[in-house]
Amino acid sequence: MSSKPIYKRVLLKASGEALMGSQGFGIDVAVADRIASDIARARSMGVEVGVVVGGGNIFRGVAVASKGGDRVTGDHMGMLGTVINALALATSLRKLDVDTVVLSAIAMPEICESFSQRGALHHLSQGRVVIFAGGTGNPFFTTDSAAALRAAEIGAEAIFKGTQVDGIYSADPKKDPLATRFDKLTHSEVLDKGLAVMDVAAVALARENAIPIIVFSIHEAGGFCDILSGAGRMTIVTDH
Ligand SMILES: Nc1ncnc2c1ncn2[C@@H]1O[C@H](COP(=O)(O)OP(=O)(O)OP(=O)(O)O)[C@@H](O)[C@H]1O
Ligand SMILES: O=c1ccn([C@@H]2O[C@H](COP(=O)(O)O)[C@@H](O)[C@H]2O)c(=O)[nH]1
Repeated sequence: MSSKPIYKRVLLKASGEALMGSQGFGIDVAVADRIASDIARARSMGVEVGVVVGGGNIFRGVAVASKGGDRVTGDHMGMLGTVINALALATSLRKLDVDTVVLSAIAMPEICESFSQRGALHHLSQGRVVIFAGGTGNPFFTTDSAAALRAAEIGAEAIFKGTQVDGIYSADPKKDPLATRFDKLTHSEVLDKGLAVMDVAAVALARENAIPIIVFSIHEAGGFCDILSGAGRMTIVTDH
């Protein structure tokens, strides 16, 4: 049993890339199940959880643009990829009997509900996990920006960016073995130092709305709940 949470409502940004596990593409169900079990534990601690899933395991619009294709079409493909991931994570959560709803920024009523702030707040208040699919619904954005946007819309106390690394470093730790990890930063420091763990628009939106960002490893089982209780390995970004 985890100790008492210090948050009541949070937005988890779950890395799409992490979902592919060691496969190199697509969804490793075991990884989706493990992330779902951490979310289920957070719910059993009484924390309300909104989730934005990335799409890096399926498609990124820049991949089309870099080969001379149309960026907007590429971004549409990327957003559709996030819907696939959202459905996979919802399936894993429902296997654990966690009441879960998928709300998409792009209308596809045969598959899932469309996003509205009112609907999201209603489902959260009913104790459901709400998975926000389709990013922001607009090209030229990312799911990090969608996470900051949805966090502001649902009044989340923090954005938990669960990613491939365990915090924010002085440089990309996957490329620079000498990079050092920060425990704490301000939004302005992340932007001024050009720390590329999250895109600029997302950090700026979080700063504007004074929403802390917590960067942690999504691969660490139980890591999400440890941080919800005020422990665990992470970098926290605040406005002071
Ligand atoms: N200064 C930095 N500190 C930490 N990570 C950094 C830094 N600069 C770049 N990165 C890289 O940023 C990555 C996270 O970026 P990104 O959001 O694209 O990945 P993701 O969380 O897997 O997202 P997606 O959901 O799009 O698949 C990390 O895995 C890390 O390699
Ligand atoms: O608001 C959004 C969110 C995402 N996209 C496109 O989807 C892919 C996948 O998202 P990641 O954040 O990279 O995981 C992204 O690269 C964009 O192509 C979008 O257009 N708008």
